[in-house]
Amino acid sequence: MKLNVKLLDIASRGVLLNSTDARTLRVRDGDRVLLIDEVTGRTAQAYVDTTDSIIEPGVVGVYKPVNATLAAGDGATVEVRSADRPRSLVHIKKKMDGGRFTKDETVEVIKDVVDDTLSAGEISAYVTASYIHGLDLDEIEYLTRAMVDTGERLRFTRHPIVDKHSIGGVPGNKISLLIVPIIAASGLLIPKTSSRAITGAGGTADLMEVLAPVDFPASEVQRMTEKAGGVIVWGGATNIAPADDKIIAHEYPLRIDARGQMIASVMAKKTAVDADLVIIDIPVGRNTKVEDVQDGRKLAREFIDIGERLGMRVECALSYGESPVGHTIGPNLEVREALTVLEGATEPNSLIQKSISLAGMALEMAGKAAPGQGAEVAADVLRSGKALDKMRQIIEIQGGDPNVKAEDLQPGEYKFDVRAPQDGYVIELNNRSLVTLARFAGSPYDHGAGLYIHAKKGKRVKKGDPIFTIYAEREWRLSRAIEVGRALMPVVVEGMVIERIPQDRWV
Ligand SMILES: O=P(O)(O)OC[C@H]1O[C@H](OP(=O)(O)O)[C@H](O)[C@@H]1O
Ligand SMILES: Nc1ccnc(=O)[nH]1
Repeated sequence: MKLNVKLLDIASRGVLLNSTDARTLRVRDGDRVLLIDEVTGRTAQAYVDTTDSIIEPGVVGVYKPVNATLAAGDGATVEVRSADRPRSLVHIKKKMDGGRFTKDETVEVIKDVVDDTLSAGEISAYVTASYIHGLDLDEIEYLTRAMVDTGERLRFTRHPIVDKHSIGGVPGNKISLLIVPIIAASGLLIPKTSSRAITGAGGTADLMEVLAPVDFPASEVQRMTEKAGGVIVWGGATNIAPADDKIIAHEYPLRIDARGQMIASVMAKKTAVDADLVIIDIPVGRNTKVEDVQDGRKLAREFIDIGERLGMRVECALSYGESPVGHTIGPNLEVREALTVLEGATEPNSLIQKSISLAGMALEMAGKAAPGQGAEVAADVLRSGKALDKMRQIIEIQGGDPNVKAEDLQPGEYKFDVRAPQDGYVIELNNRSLVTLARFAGSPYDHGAGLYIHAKKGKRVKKGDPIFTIYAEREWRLSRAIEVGRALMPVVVEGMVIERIPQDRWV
C-alpha cells in the first residue's frame, strides 16, 4: 500500500498508521512493517502503532530512528508492507523450550538486539528464557564473541592491560572507585567500563557519574586511559559490546541477572577493551547472586574457562557478600565513603580490605608485587595518597572537578532513622531488602537517595539506637521507603519477633 510520509519526532523504532490503513494492511499494534521509498529505493523496518485521529488515512507517521535509515522527506511516497518476523524469534522460542543456541543463532539474536530489530518484549523473553534454562559454556562463548563482534574494540600498544569486574549482587560495593586508581597509580593501564545498577541500587557507572561524565565513545576511552592510566566509564555509552546495555536494560526492572548473560556481559567488555589480566569479584552470601561457596567456585571456573577461550588470564576472588560493603548504599553516600578512604580514612574495614585484596591480586598478576605481597603493596599506594592523586586525575580527564572532597557530597535532605526495637546483636542485614528500600527512596536515579548503616552484622545495639538511616531527595519517596521498610524488616536484632502469626490466620 502506498502512503505519504509525515515525519514525527518520536524516539522509538515505529510508525503510526491510521487504524483503517492498518486493517487494510492486516497489521496490528506491535506488528512489523517494511517501508520502501519509491524514489530512492531505501528500506526500513518498523513497529506499528495505530491511531484513529492523529494520522489520517493515506499517511504514515515515521518516527526518528526509522527515518535514520529511510532518509525520506516529509510528503515522500513509500510502499508499506507487512514484514516477516525476524528469525531470531524462532531461536528464542527454542531456548524457551529448553533448547541450545548454536553459534549462528546467537549471532543472529545479538545482531537483532543491537539493531533494535527485536522489541522490548522480545528481548525480555530472550533474557527470561536464558535465565530459566541457562547457557552452557559453548553458548556463553558464542554470546561473548557475538557481543564483542557487534561493537568496537580498543587496541593498546602498551601491555599488559589490567581489568577488574564484579558480578554485583552485594550492596555498597563501591570498590572499583578505589581499585582503579590504585592500579593506575602503580603504572598499569586499566580502561574500566562499568554498567549501571542491574540488581542493586547503584552500579559503578551510577557512582562515577556523581564525580564526572561517564559517557564516552570507545576512541576517547582509549585516549584517556593512555593519558591517565585509568578511567571509569559507562559501558552503555561506548560502542563497546553495545548489546550488553540493551540486555541489562531489560534485566533491571526484573532484578535478575541471567547467569550465562552475566558472564558474557562481563567478559565481552574485558575482551573488547583488550584486557590481558582480569580479576573477577564474586560476592557470595545469602540474598546475593551466588548463595554458597560451592556455586561460587563453579562460577569462577566458568569465568576462567571463558577467559582461556578468549585469550585472557582470569583470576577470581570469592568475597564475603552476606552483608553490604562499608556503611553506605546509594550514589552520593557511596562515593563519599570511597573518597573518605582515598583521603586517608582507616575505616570502614570491609571496604578497605576488599579493595586492597583485589587490587593486590591484580598487582601480583602483573608482576608489580611479589606473590602474597599484593595487598600490602596496594595498601601502601592507598596510604601514600598516590591513589587519591590518581583518582583526581581520572576525574579531571573525564571532565569532573578534580578538587572535589568527600564532604562535598551530601545525601538527600529527607531522612529517617530506623531504630533497634530492643537490646541485642544485629544478626541479619538482608541485602535484597536493603536494596529494595534504597530503590524506593530513589536510588540510583536520585543521587542523594540511599542508606547509611550504623550497626552492621554482629554489632551490639541498645533499644532505640539507630541501626540505619534512610535518605531521600523527595519527601514522598522517603515515606514510601519507610512504608516498604516496615513490611520488609531488612534488619533483625537477636531475639526479635519477626512476625506474629495468630491462630485465626489459618481459618
Ligand atoms: O547492580 P548489581 O547487579 O549489584 O551490580 C552491577 C554492578 O556490578 C559491576 O560492578 P563493577 O563495574 O565491577 O564495579 C557492574 O559494572 C555494575 O556496576
Ligand atoms: N551482568 C553483569 C553483571 C555485572 N556487571 C556487568 O557489567 N554485567
